[in-house]
Amino acid sequence: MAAATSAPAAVGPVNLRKLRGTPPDRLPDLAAHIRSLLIEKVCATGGHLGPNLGVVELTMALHRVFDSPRDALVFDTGHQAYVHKLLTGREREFDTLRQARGLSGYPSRKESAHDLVENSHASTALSYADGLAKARALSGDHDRAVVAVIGDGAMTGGMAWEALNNLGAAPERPVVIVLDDNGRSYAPTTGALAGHLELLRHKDGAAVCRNLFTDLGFTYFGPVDGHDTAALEQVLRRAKKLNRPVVVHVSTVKGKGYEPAETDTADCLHAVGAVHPATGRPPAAPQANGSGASRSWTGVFGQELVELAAEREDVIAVTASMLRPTGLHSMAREFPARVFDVGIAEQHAVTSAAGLAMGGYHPVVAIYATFLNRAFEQVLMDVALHRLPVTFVLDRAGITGPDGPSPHGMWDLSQLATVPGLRIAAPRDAARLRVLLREAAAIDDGPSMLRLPKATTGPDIETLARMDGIDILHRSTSRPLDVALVTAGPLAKPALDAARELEQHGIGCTVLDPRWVLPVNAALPALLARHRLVVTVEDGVRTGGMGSAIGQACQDAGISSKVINLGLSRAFIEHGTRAALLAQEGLDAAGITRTVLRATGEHPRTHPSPATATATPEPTATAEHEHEPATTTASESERVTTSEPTATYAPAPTTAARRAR
Ligand SMILES: Cc1ncc(C[n+]2csc(CCOP(=O)(O)OP(=O)(O)O)c2C)c(N)n1
Ligand SMILES: CC(=O)[C@@H](O)[C@H](O)COP(=O)(O)O
Ligand SMILES: [Mg+2]
Repeated sequence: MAAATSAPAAVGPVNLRKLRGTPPDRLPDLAAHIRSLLIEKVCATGGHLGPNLGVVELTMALHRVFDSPRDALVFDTGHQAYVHKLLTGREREFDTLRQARGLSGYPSRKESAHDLVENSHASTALSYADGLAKARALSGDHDRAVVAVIGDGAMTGGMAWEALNNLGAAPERPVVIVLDDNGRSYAPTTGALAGHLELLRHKDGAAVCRNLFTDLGFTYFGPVDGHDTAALEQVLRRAKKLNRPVVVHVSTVKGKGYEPAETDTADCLHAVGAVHPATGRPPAAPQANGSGASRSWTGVFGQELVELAAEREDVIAVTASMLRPTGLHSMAREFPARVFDVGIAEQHAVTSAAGLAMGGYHPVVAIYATFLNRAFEQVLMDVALHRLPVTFVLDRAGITGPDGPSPHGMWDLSQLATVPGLRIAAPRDAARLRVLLREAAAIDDGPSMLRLPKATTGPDIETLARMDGIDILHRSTSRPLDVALVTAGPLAKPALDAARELEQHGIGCTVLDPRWVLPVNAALPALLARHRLVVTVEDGVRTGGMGSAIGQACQDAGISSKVINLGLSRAFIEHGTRAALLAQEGLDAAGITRTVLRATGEHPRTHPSPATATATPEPTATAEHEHEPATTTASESERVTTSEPTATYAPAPTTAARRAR
């Protein structure tokens, strides 16, 4: 195995015609060609390298046996769909993968009729397949197959089991489940199911082993070598013919054919930034400066948690299959018995943490903000209603960047603002993260939460003064106090830059960081009352989040200052860099400045001063994303959410069009 597989003789662009016209004995050559394309392209753009290298032969076989889009191919999670993209005519655009206005890193309904389901959230494919099979049965559409491809990791998710429960009990509805079993999620897949799959993978013909899938009503084929083109094709043809629910268990190697991925014990290069193809490593390690300013938020959290765990034996960590990505690997190294990886099972993670808290421990559940969406009910009922001391650490909160609408962690504040007794903090820098983690872990009468962005921490931002737990970061001394900027977490930095720019326009500003953003600090309205205009700035949907709550609090306190809420549009925001998307949403220094100048009737300077010029947006905003902040006075806060842009997606297809897909 070479470090980077070298391409065989050029075979021209890959597409379905070429794939289907290739004689079986030449398929391995085509697979090698696709693999080298993946390595070349994904090393340049970044993306899900390991998962896609593992499914080259499998995706080829699927497209030879099934007739997509007539037959429905649903990829669970969607991070392994690059080969599918290449084969369905997107090779030419592949250099634009995950770039603004380029190809999405996941299936995308806008891109191709072959992409039926788009999402980065795991364990949904079998439910889609169940519904598609029901629809086909109801419409008498019996000759179009339904195929779901699901990884062994995604199979640990509760939804997958809810779907199996339905699919296995309906022998009259054919569905082919392709279980892509590489034994790994990021790290090796954990739990009893992983143990069962391991047994099935290694059983020889004579070994006796009960089979969970046949017990549940499925016909089971496998395990089949997922890199043997002929064997794969044969088994898929048999599964297709059977016309009943079938599980095809395929054994694959994550990172197949690329040494840096196959030998990467952490996660087989599951998801990489731009890397050097010869090594699979970033071209140059980022230079840490003396203050540690270039450390990731995740890294700072992971390190502080180790220190906290060393001081407090009751601190336990819980991850839903994302040990390293959430920074918990550091604690797992020091205290392996106090870290639990529960699989891709966010709902279970939350309620299991509730049980740990009932048992006298203080669980820290580290989860990506977007994946907590599916465990809202568990946070509300199982933790908050019981006033249990669980600390949630939401990584990737806010705009995440290159992976498109579903990974953005932008719904947490709006949803979780409604949970009684939940206290939510947003650290603005590494120093505050350390302190707030400790404050959160000290809360023993209910849940607490911290939200961290997908970014590196900048230099720490000094506190000018602290009033009732609220940090004052800036107060204009030479100007009247016209405007209060209330910021959540890392948006303190652009707010400070904006305040300095506004002073150049004769507008005095106070910049406030409440640190604990929800519920609203009772002392905040009185501080804000001294200003004519209040602008709230948060990296979450502006409807119903911190800003809305502050507007409401001011209204309740009878304060007449005008309140403008800056936040993310209630839209599915496409991929791009975090900086560019924040700028597009009006959440950089220039955007904040613009909002204040508009509201105060001043005119923006033609050339921004150095303070606001530092975070210049990359691409220009599209019309659909043009940011129009919600404005209200504290006494008319019902208008806060009325001026939102609409989602940027095309209208939903008609019923007939949907059936035709
Ligand atoms: C609900 C949810 N939680 C967590 C994740 C993060 N995540 C992305 S891929 C992945 C591992 C998936 O493993 P598997 O399905 O076996 O696919 P593989 O990468 O091994 O091909 C995880 C945990 C997710 N996508 N969705
Ligand atoms: C498919 C999925 O959900 C993850 O692989 C995710 O894309 C990783 O995101 P980060 O790169 O931000 O860790
Ligand atoms: Mg896997």
